[in-house]
Amino acid sequence: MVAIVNYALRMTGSFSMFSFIIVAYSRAKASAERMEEVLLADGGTEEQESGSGRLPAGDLLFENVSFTYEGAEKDVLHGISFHVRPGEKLAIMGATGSGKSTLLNLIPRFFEPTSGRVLLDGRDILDWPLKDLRNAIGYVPQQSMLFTGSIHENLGWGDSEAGLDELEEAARKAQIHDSVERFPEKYGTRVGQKGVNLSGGQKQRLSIARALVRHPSILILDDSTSALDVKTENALWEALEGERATMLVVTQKVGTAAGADRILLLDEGRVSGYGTHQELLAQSELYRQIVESQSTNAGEVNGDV
Ligand SMILES: Nc1ncnc2c1ncn2[C@@H]1O[C@H](COP(=O)(O)OP(=O)(O)OP(=O)(O)O)[C@@H](O)[C@H]1O
Repeated sequence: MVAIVNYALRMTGSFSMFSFIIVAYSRAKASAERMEEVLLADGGTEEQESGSGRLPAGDLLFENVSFTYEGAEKDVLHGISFHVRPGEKLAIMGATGSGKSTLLNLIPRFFEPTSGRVLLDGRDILDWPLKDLRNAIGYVPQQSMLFTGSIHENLGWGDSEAGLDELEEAARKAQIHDSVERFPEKYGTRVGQKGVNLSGGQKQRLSIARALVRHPSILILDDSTSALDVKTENALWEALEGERATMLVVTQKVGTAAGADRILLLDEGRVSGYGTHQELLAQSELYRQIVESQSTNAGEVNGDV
């Protein structure tokens, strides 16, 4: 595994993509061969190296997308359609195993749809140079990965020369700046092995800040605010309002989903509801059940900060 990790870092040069791969790897329990294939595709093709540098606006359209994992008998996603315009926020909800992460994996082309199309700015993502596509995506996984080094290096993707002003701005938006300022060596504080221990919520916020540093056109948060308390999470959404990024946010929290422009509710790989909070309340029995179950538990504090 260590060899794979080092190889991943060399090939991708991108810690966001690296953590994405590691998460995809551990969840998929993929073979080492498959892993290598993914990494080579990420770093080695001619197409990759010669990206046009064009930054998409972030208009994302899923057109009747179905997906089956290689060797699996059944589709994991069935005829998924939705549209997120530049700067909009889509919340994705659904029970465990309903296909949320699989859907997200299609966007940076870790997998390709079995049928249907994903369009970015009106162009099939299969026709985008992979480098441009992946550079445009900021991804924060469920389990954030920090590497051994300073907070500064972690935020700057291993580049200790990255401007502190820029990193601080991202850290403020991600609601982690104040915590960092309280560490003994502030942004120079080491994390990871032999570094300070960070809470789950602090790791999530650092990981969000790291994604923001890249100014992505598409920001994907895969249940990566689960450990934040309501107040911190609200402050985060408020701070992200000025971002031009299109956001896809997997969440279990109705409060978070209600603040999105639209909600996509998945049930066993199918769209069971799609619309605003109010529209889903009116249309979807499943959504009403989720809302009901969470209002019963209202007042419970979610995780640490
Ligand atoms: N690499 C894989 N190969 C085969 N099946 C997979 C693979 N990855 C996921 N699956 C299956 O696909 C289905 C959807 O999984 P997925 O991780 O997308 O769901 P999810 O909604 O994100 O779940 P969770 O909320 O637990 O993260 C599940 O049945 C899962 O077992």
